[in-house]
Amino acid sequence: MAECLKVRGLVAGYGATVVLEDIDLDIPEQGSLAILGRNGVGKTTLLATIMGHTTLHSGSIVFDGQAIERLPVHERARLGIGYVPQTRDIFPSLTVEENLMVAEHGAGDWSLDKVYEFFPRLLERRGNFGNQLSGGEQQMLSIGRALMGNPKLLILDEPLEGLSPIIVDVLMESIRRLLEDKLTVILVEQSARRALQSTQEVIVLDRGRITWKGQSGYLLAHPDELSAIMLAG
Ligand SMILES: Nc1ncnc2c1ncn2[C@@H]1O[C@H](COP(=O)(O)OP(=O)(O)OP(=O)(O)O)[C@@H](O)[C@H]1O
Repeated sequence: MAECLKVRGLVAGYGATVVLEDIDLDIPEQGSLAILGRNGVGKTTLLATIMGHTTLHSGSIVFDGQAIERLPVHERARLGIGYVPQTRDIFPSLTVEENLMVAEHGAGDWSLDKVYEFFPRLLERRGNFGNQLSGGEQQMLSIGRALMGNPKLLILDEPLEGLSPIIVDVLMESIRRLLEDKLTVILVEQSARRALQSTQEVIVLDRGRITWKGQSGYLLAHPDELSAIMLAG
């Protein structure tokens, strides 16, 4: 299987502050990676660095065969990286449909109709403004906007945070369907169990470094080892 993302020797942070050190990653096309770790260990910073939102001190990021570490954010998006940040990237004063349409780019299967088919709730709410949506609907819209860019790689930063249990189940099912699709996915999720159940591979971060990497299924089957890894550091 061809490689979707290859990261080598990544050192990154905010200005002169280094948060991530010596990060190596390999994600094959159509692969899926969970990033686990306690609060503040650098999970969001790693996602933001792949997207180009932080300060890169050294290292390389190859996406779909192309070095992207010096490219601006919009170029990375144009090449096929979809980013759903923790803050939910939607325009509050645009309608659901306008939010989706302004995010349309790239060639591929995803269109307004396909997003509505994928999230029927968004079709029902198509005329509502971003700020009139529930938290779950905002998250669907944020993911829908990323899908309108026809990404090859979809990066999801805690997509279930702060949502009610019923919406969590609906969204988790949607994320599973995306994982079964042609997409490559990186998922940061607070519930280790949920993250491991829906991905193939996992890395654990602690204080900006990778402290464990391997198969998600292995950690799921060895909960004692998972607890020990998560508590170490
Ligand atoms: N914009 C910023 N400027 C400076 N430092 C930051 C910034 N954002 C995060 N940090 C710092 O970087 C470190 C890693 O934070 P990050 O948000 O990546 O962790 P995280 O693992 O995603 O945490 P959480 O699970 O709480 O979201 C923390 O020490 C944090 O204070």
